[in-house]
Amino acid sequence: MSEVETIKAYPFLLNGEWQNTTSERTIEIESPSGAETPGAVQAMTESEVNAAISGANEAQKNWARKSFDERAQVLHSWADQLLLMKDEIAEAIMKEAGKGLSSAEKEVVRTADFIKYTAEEGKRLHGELINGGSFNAGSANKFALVNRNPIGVVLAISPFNYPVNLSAAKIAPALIGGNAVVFKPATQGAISGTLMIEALDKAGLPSGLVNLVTGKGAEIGDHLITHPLIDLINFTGGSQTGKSISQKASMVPLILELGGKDPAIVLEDADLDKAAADIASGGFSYSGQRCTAIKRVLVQDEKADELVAKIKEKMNGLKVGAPEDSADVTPLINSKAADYVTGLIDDAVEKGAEVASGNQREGNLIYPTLLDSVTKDMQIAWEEPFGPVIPVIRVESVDEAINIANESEYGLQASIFTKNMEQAIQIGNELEVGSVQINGKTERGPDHFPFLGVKSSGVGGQGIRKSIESMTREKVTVLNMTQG
Ligand SMILES: O=C[C@H](O)COP(=O)(O)O
Repeated sequence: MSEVETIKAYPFLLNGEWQNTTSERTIEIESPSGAETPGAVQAMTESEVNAAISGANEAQKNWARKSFDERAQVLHSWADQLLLMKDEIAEAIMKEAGKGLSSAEKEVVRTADFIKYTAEEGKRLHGELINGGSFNAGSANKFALVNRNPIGVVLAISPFNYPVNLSAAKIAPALIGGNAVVFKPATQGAISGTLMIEALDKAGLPSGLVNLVTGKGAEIGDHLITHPLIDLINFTGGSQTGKSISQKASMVPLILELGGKDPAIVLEDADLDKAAADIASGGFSYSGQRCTAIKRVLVQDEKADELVAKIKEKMNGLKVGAPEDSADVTPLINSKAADYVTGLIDDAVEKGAEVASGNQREGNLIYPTLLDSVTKDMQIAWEEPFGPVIPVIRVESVDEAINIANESEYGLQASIFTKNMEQAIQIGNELEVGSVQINGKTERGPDHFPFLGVKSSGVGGQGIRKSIESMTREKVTVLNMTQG
């Protein structure tokens, strides 16, 4: 038997059947650590993709007629199945995304919680009745019944960094809202994605309601996003890909969760221990491969030396190494990503940044790196590394911090560290971001909070309730009473 034949190739779920592609082509998943491949997935053909979309379109009609309670039962059962498969799924996340094992396990548990909350939140969804007579020229005999209806087939495209959680964060709200889903996981994330769909299948998923599409985005991506039976696209990934989707997809509602350059703004009265701890964990956990990672520090000059010293101290507590050892900082997803981060560090150092800590590399593993005295002419001041490097930019005033924060093309989240709540709220109001964290690191959760980005960070809103609302649409039925 040749080496290729021993690699496990995972099938895809198409209209209730687990299948291999007729193309006979598979894609071997890379290991970020350079270990042996965790397996392969099918490179589906365009006609298989078409069958996935039209099957979902068919299945949706029946699902839309189900009560919220019936849909919720499937979701609850899915969450239970995921927990039963926790070890297997966490191992897949660890191997293909390079995530520390304990974080991978937490991702599965967080996902089960997410799905259960979504099931219950769906049951609480309700419409409203509007009396026409409340408008000056309206009639008291006219009423609008406003209900929320499914949109149809949702195309869910998820990223490598949370291959289970960010997939379920699209699929579960879409399903409770009465939609069908065509799910395209990131290639490095497709095994975890396949296993979570196996759990959903075991939970009693109606045939075709969620179809799994695997393959290279470069080969089938455009076909998926321009298919006429796709009614909504929900994508998480890089801003460039998000922009390209928004240009190609015509007249289809979009939810895009994209990149970020979240600043931690540290004022002179801040609790520096707390700020340093949050910056170290917010910037370096999972090697900074999170859209919400802290990606720059804007600190008032007077406190910069002290803050940098404290961040360095906190960095000593980070575990650097193998995903199997549940390290915080593990090898980046691939060598291209690691080269990009190295390039940003080199550019900053060449232009005069000081390496306060780190700047060491072994394969795709980049040690947590803190760059001090970063200036606006350096790429790292503006670009999103998606890796374990934090630039510290020293500022003279609060206004300068706000200006630099807003000069970014991104607008996901921002942290403000200060004891002055009133000033924090004022600064928060000035920041062009979706969420402001006062005295806390930037992060998406808890998952029922609204989550959105502005500018290049995204379009539309998510967070459990918001996601259900974003993937349903209002339907207005007007009652014209003949008897007043
Ligand atoms: O990568 C983007 C994720 O939505 C970030 O989620 P997180 O803040 O829970 O790590």
